[in-house]
Amino acid sequence: MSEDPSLTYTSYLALNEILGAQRPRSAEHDEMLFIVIHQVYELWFKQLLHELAFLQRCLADGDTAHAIRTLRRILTVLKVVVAQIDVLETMTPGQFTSFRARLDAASGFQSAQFRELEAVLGRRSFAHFPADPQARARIEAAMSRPSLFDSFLTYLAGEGYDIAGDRRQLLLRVYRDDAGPAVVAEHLVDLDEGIQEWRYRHVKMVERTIGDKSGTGGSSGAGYLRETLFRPVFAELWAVRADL
Ligand code: HEM
Ligand SMILES: N[C@@H](CC(=O)c1ccccc1NC=O)C(=O)O
Repeated sequence: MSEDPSLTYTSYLALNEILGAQRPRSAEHDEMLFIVIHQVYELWFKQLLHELAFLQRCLADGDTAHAIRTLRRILTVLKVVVAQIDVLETMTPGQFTSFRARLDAASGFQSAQFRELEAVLGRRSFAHFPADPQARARIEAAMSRPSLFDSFLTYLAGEGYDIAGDRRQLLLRVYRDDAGPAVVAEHLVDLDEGIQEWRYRHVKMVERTIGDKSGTGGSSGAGYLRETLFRPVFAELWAVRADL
């Protein structure tokens, strides 16, 4: 294989596309930050989906070491995306208000990748779905595949556990054995906590930036978002904590 002399930093990273994709709709200074932050989010969502698909393959293959390594990477990315909220919180309510009307009805509700992430993690609801047919098809496909918790159970079966009986007893046994599967389970709890952390930080950002205004996506705003805080992804893993 010979080198491609035309390959450069710029062409390899498709920077002309990426750096040409910030198109503010107003002349307000802060709109650039708003766009860039969301684009960075969507790139990390893409990476998370890529890693989650790999994680599900690792679990299907019974590859504990790779599953744990992949989970660690996912958790590290999640920490970065939660920390990013700090940057957006440097924007004052007045600065956001200066261009908010130009967002029209666009809203985080329409993030197809966020809904796909939720679908991989087990969401099976069609509420607040993006309208784009291609996006819907991707999310529906994710909802028709096994969830991450389904993959975890299949993995446990491969590790010799009986997954047909009482779920609670099964998880307690996994934790008692204190082996690879228990480490995987603990990382799934970390993942759940990380997502709840993102939701909490997002709500606080919304409360401080728009108060109790309703959302551009048509919801009540912070009130709607607060209700999403109490929905753990892996409820069964939380339900056994008291007995561990
Ligand atoms: C000033 C910053 C932000 C404000 C004021 C804000 C506000 C809101 C509001 C009010 C909603 C509820 C839906 C609606 O009616 O519009 C929402 C949903 C959402 N936002 Fe944001 N948001 C901000 C930044 C972000 C960022 C940086 C992301 C990262 C991708 C994001 C992702 C989402 C997602 C995924 C939802 C849907 C959540 C769900 O249904 O569980 N938002 N946002
Ligand atoms: N829903 C927000 C607007 C908003 O934050 C937004 C608008 C367009 C694209 C992404 C957004 N971010 C998250 O909801 C609002 O009601 O102000």
